[in-house]
Amino acid sequence: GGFEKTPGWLDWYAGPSKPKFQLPANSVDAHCHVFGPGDRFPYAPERKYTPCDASREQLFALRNHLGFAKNVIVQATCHGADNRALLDALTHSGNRARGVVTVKRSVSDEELQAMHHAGVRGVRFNFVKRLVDFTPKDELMEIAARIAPLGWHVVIYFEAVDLPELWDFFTALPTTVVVDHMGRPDVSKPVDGPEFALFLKFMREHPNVWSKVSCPERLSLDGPPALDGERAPYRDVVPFARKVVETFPDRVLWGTDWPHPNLKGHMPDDGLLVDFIPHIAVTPELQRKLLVGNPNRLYWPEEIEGS
Ligand SMILES: O=C(O)/C=C(\C=C(/O)C(=O)O)C(=O)O
Repeated sequence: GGFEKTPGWLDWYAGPSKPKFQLPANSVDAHCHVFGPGDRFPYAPERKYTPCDASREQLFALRNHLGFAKNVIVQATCHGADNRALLDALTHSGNRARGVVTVKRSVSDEELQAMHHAGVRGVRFNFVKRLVDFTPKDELMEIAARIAPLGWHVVIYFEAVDLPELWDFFTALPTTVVVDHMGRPDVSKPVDGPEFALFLKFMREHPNVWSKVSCPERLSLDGPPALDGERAPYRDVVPFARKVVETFPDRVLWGTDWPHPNLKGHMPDDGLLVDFIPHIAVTPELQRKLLVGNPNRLYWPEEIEGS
C-alpha cells in the first residue's frame, strides 16, 4: 500500500457523459487498463509512474455506462510483468473481457496456459522510452515465438520517430501485430507526408498488422477540445485516424484508454471520446467493423457463427 500518485497526474473523468453516438450491439472497448488497487495488486518497482487506483468494478461500470458489451484489458507499464490485477479482472468479467499481458522470457509454459485459460490473447511490447527501459530484441522475439502457438498476437506501442529503427523487428514478428494509437503520429506534420506514409506502408505491405485508432487526446495539439458536439474535437487527429480506418477497415480497433494514464493537460470525458468515433468512422458499416466485427474476430472468434 501507500503508493503516491505521480505529481501532476490527473485522475480519470468522474461522471462521464452519456454518449450521443449509439454504440452498435456487441461493441468492444479494445484498449483499457485496470490499476491496482495498490494494496491488493502492488505497482511494479521498476515503474516510471504511479497511477491512481482504477478497479475492475469501475472499468465495468464505465463499460455499461458507455454502452460497450466487452473490454480488452491491456497491461500497462506501471504493473510491469505482474499481470495479477489484469487476470483478476478477466476472471470476474463473465467472459466479457480479454487480456493482453506483459511477460518476461522467464515466464513458464504453465503460466502462459493459465493466462490463456483466463482469457489472455496477446502480449504487449512497449518501446516508449518515457515508459520503459530497453528490452533486447532477442528476448522479445523469443517471447513472440513462444506465444505464437497459443494463437496470441503482439501489441506494440512506439513513437513514430522510432518506426524506421524498429521496422526490421516489427516486420519479422511471426504473429498478428496490433499497433497502439497508430504509432503516435506527429499530427503537426501533413497526413500525406513521408512520416505517416511510412506507417501506412507498414500496414499496406504487412496484412498481419492492425492498428488502434484511439487516444486522440494524447496525439492532438489542439489542446482541450471545444466539444460542441457538432465540430469534431481533436480536429488535427481526424485526418490521420480517418485515413487508417478507410484504408484498412478490417484491421482497425478502438478503445477508451481508460483510466488514461499520464495525462496532465486535460482529462477527456469518456462519453465525449465515444462521440468522437463518428468523426473517424464516418459510416455505420465502418463503425460496425471498427467496434464489433474486427475486435470480436480477433478476441472472441469462438463466438462467431461458423468459426
Ligand atoms: O495507456 C496508454 O496506452 C498510453 C500510455 C501508457 C501506457 O500504455 C503504459 O503505461 O503502459 C502513455 O502514453 O503514457
